[in-house]
Amino acid sequence: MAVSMQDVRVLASTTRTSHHTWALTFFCRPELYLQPSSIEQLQTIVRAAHQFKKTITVTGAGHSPSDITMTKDWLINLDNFNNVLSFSRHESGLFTDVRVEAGIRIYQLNAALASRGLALQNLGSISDQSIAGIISTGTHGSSAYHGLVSQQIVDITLLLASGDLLTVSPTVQPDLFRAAMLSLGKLGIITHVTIRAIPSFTIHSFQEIIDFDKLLEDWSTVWTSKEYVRVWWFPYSRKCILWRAQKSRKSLSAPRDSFYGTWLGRKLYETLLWFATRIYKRAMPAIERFVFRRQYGWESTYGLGGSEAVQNSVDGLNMDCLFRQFVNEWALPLKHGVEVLKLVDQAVTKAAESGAYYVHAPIEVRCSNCSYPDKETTPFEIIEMSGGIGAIPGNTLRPLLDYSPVVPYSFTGPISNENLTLYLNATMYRPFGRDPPIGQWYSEFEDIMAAYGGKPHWAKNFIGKSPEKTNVPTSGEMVGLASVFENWYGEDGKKYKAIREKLDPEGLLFGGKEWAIRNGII
Ligand SMILES: Cc1cc2nc3c(=O)[nH]c(=O)nc-3n(C[C@H](O)[C@H](O)[C@H](O)COP(=O)(O)OP(=O)(O)OC[C@H]3O[C@@H](n4cnc5c(N)ncnc54)[C@H](O)[C@@H]3O)c2cc1C
Ligand SMILES: O=C1O[C@H](CO)C(O)=C1O
Repeated sequence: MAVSMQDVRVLASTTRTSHHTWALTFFCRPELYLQPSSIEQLQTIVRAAHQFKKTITVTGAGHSPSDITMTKDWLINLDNFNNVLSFSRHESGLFTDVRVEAGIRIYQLNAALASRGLALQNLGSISDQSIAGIISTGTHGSSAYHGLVSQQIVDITLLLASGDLLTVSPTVQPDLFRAAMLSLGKLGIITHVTIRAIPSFTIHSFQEIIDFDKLLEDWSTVWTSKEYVRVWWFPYSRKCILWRAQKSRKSLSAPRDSFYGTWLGRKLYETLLWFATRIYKRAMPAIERFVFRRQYGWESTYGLGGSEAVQNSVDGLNMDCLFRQFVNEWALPLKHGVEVLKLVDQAVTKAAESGAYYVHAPIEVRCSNCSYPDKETTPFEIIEMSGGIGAIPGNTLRPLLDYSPVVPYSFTGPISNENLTLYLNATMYRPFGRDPPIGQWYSEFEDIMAAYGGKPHWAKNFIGKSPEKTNVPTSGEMVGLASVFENWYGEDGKKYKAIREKLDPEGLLFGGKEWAIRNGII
C-alpha cells in the first residue's frame, strides 16, 4: 500500500529539526526528524522510506561521542516509544525479566524498576542513554564479574527493512541475536527488549587514593578484589583513585563531599581547563594537581579503608562525567595492563616535558569480564559456580562485533586477569565549548593500544587506521577502521556483514553512511 509524504510528516517532531551529539561535537539537519509512538507508525516510516528512496538512521539519546548517528536523510528517535510492558518474575525470586519499548532511557527504566524493588546489575557511567543505544555500541561498566551491559539482555525485537518484526534470543536465531546485541543501528530498528533485573541493592563502596606505581605493583590482585572496581588515573599527580564496591543491603550513607559537585567548584574547574586550552597550555599539570587535591586530598589512603559510602545502585554505579568531551576508549587484554599503562605514562610525561600536548584527567581505567562460555548457560549454573557474586546474565553469547579481546573463559571463578578486558578511556574536555587539541595525544594513545591487541569502543572518538599512513593522523581526523575491519573482526565480522546484507539488501538502514563506510561496515 502506497504511503503519502503527508502520512510521514505527521510523525515528524514539531520541535526538533536538527540533531547533535550530547558533547556538541557533531551536528546534522536531517530531512525529517521522526518520533513515532507505535509499531504501526514505525512500519509506515519503513514503507515510505522504501517508496521515497530514503535511508533511515535511529538515535537514542545522542550520547555516542562520534558521528555514528549523523544523517541528512530521515532520523528516527524512539523517545515516545518508551513504555515498560511487563514484569516476569522468576519463581526463584532471584531475577525478573522486564519487557520494554526500546526508546526507554536507562534512567526511566531505573525508576520503573525501583518502584518494583528491582534494579539493573551493571551500568555504565551514566543512565541517560536509551536501552537500544546502550546495546547497539557495546556499553560497559567496570567489573571482573560482569560483561557488557548487553549481557543482561534476554531477547531483542527488531523491525526489519522488510517491515516485519523479528524477535531473537540465545535460543531463537542465536547468530542473529549475536549480531543484534551490538548492531551499530544497521541491522533493523530495535523496537523491544527484554532485560533481566534483580532485586534492588545498595552499593557499598570504598574509595582510596593509591600511588600510580603501587597500582601497577598490585595489578594482579586489584581487579578481582571486589565485585565492582574502577580506577581514575591522574597522570600529572602520579596518583589514582581506586573505587571498589560490592552489592549490599546496608542502609544509605552519603559519600564524601565533591569539590566539583558544587556550582562554584565546577565553574572554577571548567574555567581553569578553559585557561589551559586557550591561554597557557603548560598550566594543565598544575591545574590537574590542584583539582585532585581539592576533590580527594593528597596522601595515599590505600589499605587504610579510604572513604566509605553506601548509595543506591544507580548513584553508586553511575558517576559525574563533568563537562562535554571527546572520548577515545579502547579495549585490550587486562593482562597487558602494566606494560600499557607504563607506555602511556611515558608518552604523557614526555609530551608534557616538551610541551607537545597535555592530557585531561582522569584517564579512566576499567575492566569487564567478556569471556564467554560459547554456549547458552543457565543463570543458575552461573550463580552456583560463582558462589553468588556477580552477574545473573540474561545471555552468555558474545556479540559478533564485540570489541573486547577474545580471552580464556572464566566467568565463575577462579577469575584472574587472564580472563578480563581492560578499557582505557582518554577523555578530553571541551571547556565552555572550546575544543582542546586531541590529535597527537589520541594518535600516540591508539598506537600503544593497537600494539597490544586493542580495539576501539564503537561509540567513541577513535581515529583509526589509514592504509595510506603508517601512523594514525595527528590532526585528530577520524579515518576509521575500514582497512583493519576484516583483520580485527575476522569470521564474526564477516558473519555480521552477511546477516546485515541479507536483512537489508537495499541499504535502508544506511543513514549515517559516511561513518559506516569509514569503519568497514559497508
Ligand atoms: C557522559 C557519557 C558517559 C558514557 N559512559 C559510558 C560508559 O560508562 N561505558 C560505555 O561503554 N559507554 C559509555 N558512554 C557511551 C554510550 O553509552 C553509548 O554511546 C551509547 O550507545 C549511547 O546510547 P544512546 O541512547 O545515546 O544512543 P545514540 O548515541 O543515539 O546511538 C548509538 C547507536 O545506537 C543505535 N540505535 C539507537 N537506538 C536504536 C534503535 N532503536 N534501533 C537500532 N539502533 C539504535 C544508533 O543508530 C547508533 O548506532 C558514555 C557516553 C557519554 C556521553
Ligand atoms: O564515554 C564516556 O564518557 C565517560 C567519561 O567521562 C565515560 O565513563 C565513558 O565511557
